[in-house]
Amino acid sequence: MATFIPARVGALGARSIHIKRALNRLDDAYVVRTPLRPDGWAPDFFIQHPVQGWLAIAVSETPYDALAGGQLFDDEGRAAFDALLSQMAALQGPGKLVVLWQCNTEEVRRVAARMGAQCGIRLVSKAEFLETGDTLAPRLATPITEETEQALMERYFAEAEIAAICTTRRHFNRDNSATLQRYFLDVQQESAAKLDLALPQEQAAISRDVAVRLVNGVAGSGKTLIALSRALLLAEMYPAQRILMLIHNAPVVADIHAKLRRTRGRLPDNLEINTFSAWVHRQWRNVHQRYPRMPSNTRMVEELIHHFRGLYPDLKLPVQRLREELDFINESLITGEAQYANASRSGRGFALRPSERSAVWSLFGAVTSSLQAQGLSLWSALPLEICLAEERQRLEQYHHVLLDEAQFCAPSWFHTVRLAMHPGSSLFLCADPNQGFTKNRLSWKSVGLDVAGRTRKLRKSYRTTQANLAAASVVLARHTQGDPEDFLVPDLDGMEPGVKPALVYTDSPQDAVDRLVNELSACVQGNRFTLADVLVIYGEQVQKTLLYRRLCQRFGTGRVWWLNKDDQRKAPPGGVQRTHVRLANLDTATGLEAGVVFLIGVEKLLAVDRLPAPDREENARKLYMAMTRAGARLIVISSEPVPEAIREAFTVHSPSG
Ligand SMILES: Nc1ncnc2c1ncn2[C@@H]1O[C@H](COP(=O)(O)OP(=O)(O)OP(=O)(O)O)[C@@H](O)[C@H]1O
Repeated sequence: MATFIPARVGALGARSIHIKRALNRLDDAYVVRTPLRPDGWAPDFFIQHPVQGWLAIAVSETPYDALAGGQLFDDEGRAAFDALLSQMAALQGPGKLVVLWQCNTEEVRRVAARMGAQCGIRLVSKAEFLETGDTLAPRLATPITEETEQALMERYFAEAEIAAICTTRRHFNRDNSATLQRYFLDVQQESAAKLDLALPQEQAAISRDVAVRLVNGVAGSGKTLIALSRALLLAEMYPAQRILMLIHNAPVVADIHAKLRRTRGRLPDNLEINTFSAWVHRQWRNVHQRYPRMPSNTRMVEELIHHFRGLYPDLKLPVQRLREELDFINESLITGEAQYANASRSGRGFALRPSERSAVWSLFGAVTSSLQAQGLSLWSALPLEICLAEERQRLEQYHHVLLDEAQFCAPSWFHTVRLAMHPGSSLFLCADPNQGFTKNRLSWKSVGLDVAGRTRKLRKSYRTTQANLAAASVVLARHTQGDPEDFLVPDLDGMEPGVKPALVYTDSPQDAVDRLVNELSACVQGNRFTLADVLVIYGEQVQKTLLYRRLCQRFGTGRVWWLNKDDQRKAPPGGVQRTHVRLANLDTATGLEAGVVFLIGVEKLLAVDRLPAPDREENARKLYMAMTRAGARLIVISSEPVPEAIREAFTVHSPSG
């Protein structure tokens, strides 16, 4: 069956159903695409095939009377028809078909006979089109060059274009000819981005429910790009509506803002792209009409836990695990002991006996009360405190919300977002189950989202090479035991083969920093990569300030964008027009990408085999996420031996290089 982008064929009202029925019989390789925001005149829709080519189709409402003869030459209908024909005639490239919706087949034959074979436009009646559209289209479609196809896409489907600076794919383009490679969403991606763009008005009015769509895709399959393209499209199509795109990760939001400013100048006024935490902080202020106050760092919370845990000698868990469990209670919207006793903790990685749960609940109460006495809340409590507030009507409301990286969202986040949505609005989720599946292996259903039959899967990665993705997948497959249902097998077919990622050994963590700076220098000395193509991801086993200093010494302070540095969180030093090498903490690297990625200080992750079971899976997913940030090249630097199971996925380089 052909793919329809969007699902409804154009602005053709009820006729769309008939047309769709006729064209449904086309095989899978056909795409029926309707321009959504034509800048000026456009055919009603196009039919596109990789071999047969393109066919432009316009539907004319002019009745036969207006076309029948010279006596009605000045008739308005006739003038409209003539204008339509000359617009079609001016179209460069595709085959052309005009359907005379108001004429029968004999009438069309007469009009066509009078016109002669004018401008290569074929005329058919409604009846003929509905009966034979699926055989007519392949015959009339005309093969066109890549340039012509790109020109058609640019003119009629500009929203599907991807700016070259926004794609790591440009590194795979070895064609040095004068033609500039341009990039567009592929058919699956574009179709996902344009799902249910226009809720029928009547449905929106009666539905109090939110229409949910989920895109599940492997790393680099274009989920962020799809969400962004959809958000921009919605913002332009519905200027009076508010659109919100939320992303888990601050550096990704900063990166998107920087790229959009470079490619578009500014965001539409009705579109907000934000991190969940910044957004929830603002919504909390709206609801409570004051600023929330949180502990200044996790150490303060852990000290409190340490202080109170003495009351519960049976509780043997490390403090960090206990802190995560308190967050889990908040994020699961748990408000009573019985609820906690019965809550599913599957996927938490460690079990708790009933007596331990009871102790954790008491600990939760003690820590929360102590914080409250100081006017403080845990960060994880902000969404819960919004959900429980009576003044929820003060929440800013949205018509469309897009949640990227939804695999990292907690139930309380989904709930808060739902509270901020108008009735009948739309929620668009993007997730990669391989990178972690919601905070504790939740099903979408358990957070009130019915995605059955409303999910698209994307298995093709555009970001990276077969070699990188295969290596990352080996790491993941060996160390995770998650439900195979959750594992999305990537489709490596047609991907750039690439070279195996490099594993560089050094004698010490200090040497690792020096080696990284040297390798990075060498990498940007050829013409293939610039500093802007490089991302350095660091884990716990490296001195981050030393790393930053060395990078600044070698490349200049204004050329290093440390995405986690307080004064650089929103924008790079010197502004977005400059090129910078980016430096990001592993925990905030989700969603980031670059042509060349260096991983340093991740020895703990690489030793994933040696970790206890609860940590193994989490670390394997982190390593998978980090490895799949790379486009063309991935270089991992380690000052400790790496287990063989992981080493095999790399080309190993000795300390001397
Ligand atoms: N059709 C395409 N043509 C060219 N480049 C593409 C295409 N689709 C995606 N890309 C590029 O591939 C890279 C990955 O896209 P994106 O970040 O949207 O993927 P993702 O699924 O969100 O990845 P992740 O979940 O791993 O963060 C980006 O550089 C993007 O511009």
